[in-house]
Amino acid sequence: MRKTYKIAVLAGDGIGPEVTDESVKILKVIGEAFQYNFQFDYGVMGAEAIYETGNPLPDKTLELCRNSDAVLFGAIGDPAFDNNPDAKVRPEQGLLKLRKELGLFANIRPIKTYASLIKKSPLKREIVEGTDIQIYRELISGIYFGEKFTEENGEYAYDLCKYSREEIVGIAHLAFQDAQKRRKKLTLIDKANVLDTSRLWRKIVKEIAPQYPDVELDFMFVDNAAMQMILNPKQFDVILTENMFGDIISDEASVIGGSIGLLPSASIGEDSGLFEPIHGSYPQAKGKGIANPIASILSAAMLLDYLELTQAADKLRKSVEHAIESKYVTIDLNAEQHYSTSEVGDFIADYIKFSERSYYNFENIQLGKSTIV
Ligand SMILES: NC(=O)C1=CN([C@@H]2O[C@H](COP(=O)(O)OP(=O)(O)OC[C@H]3O[C@@H](n4cnc5c(N)ncnc54)[C@H](O)[C@@H]3O)[C@@H](O)[C@H]2O)C=CC1
Ligand SMILES: CC(C)CC(=O)C(=O)O
Ligand SMILES: [Mg+2]
Repeated sequence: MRKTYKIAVLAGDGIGPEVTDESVKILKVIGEAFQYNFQFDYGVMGAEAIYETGNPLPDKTLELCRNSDAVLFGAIGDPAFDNNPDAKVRPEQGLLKLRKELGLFANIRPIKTYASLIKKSPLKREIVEGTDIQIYRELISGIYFGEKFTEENGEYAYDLCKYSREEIVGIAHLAFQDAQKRRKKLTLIDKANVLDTSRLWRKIVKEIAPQYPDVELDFMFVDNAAMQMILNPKQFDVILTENMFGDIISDEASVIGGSIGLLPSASIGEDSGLFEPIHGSYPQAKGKGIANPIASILSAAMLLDYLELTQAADKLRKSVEHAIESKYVTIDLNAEQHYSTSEVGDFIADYIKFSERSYYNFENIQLGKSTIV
């Protein structure tokens, strides 16, 4: 009997449900085309879960994730909380707790460019073309998880940044190993001229480096890295960094490819994997059908890789490339001629459907409308 892959789907808030719907639609098509059984089970999370249960990560949702083979996550966050600094229960707490509970210590964020989108980048063609970076962001420690305090009078607050050896070693090995498979360069981004935690990162990463003699290791302060990312992104191969620096640097890096709506990620733990776009809930776009679903769809491709369904993952990535090269994109990538979130999803789904059936003549298929001429 065929294995059933249990996928927990947490669509979340804002555009989360819209972009996640497209990924689920496509995974269903992949299931049919490649004869995989996927079972999708939905859980609530974020603001949606606070409104429903008072808790941004209900126990039921956490249990669902624990009992699944992988988690497909959309985004959380809502202006009602963003604009209320006094709110004690917040959507983001749900995401941080989920990452911690599942032990998702490594967040992998690939940054690449597409030929037909180069002109969409605000940077010059010669700077952008050929950029291919893999960011390894530590995900369950650092300042986002340290002790927090706000004095009752609201006049004093702190957030502690803490790291331990164990929290650095695992992700460092993953980053070195990936660098070995790529262009063999690893850059640790830190602020070791100021922060003790950054000096700990440098010390430990330097200790590990001799195990990977074929990888060139270098170091860059985060302020300089923010500049270098825009001046010369091609100098980077694999980037390793702590939680907050990785969060910021990767949003900055999204500018290179033309839109944050393109960037997926995989959050990996010892025995769990969660797959999520790098963007947030983009509440201004909620319900308008304008959000780019590709970040979520490419996160689904990373999910397939994680389940070792590599052929399907490659097919999905090629289908996304085909949509982009065919200019079948949302408004963030083409203001003049654009398609809705679900039209882009349909185009990719149809391409997979029809290209897996060799008897159709490709040239004559009008993709996106499911019609064969
Ligand atoms: N992983 C998560 O769930 C994250 C949640 N958030 C939450 O999301 C909410 C909004 O935060 P923002 O700082 O505005 O970040 P955001 O990533 O939601 O949006 C920033 C800008 O990026 C662009 N954008 C984002 N997603 C896009 C898509 N799929 N297609 C096209 N353009 C897209 C839009 O121009 C948008 O104005 C907040 O509540 C925040 O806490 C923020 C980041 C990550
Ligand atoms: C709740 C935030 C830490 C989410 C975020 O910005 C991210 O993971 O990229
Ligand atoms: Mg972020």
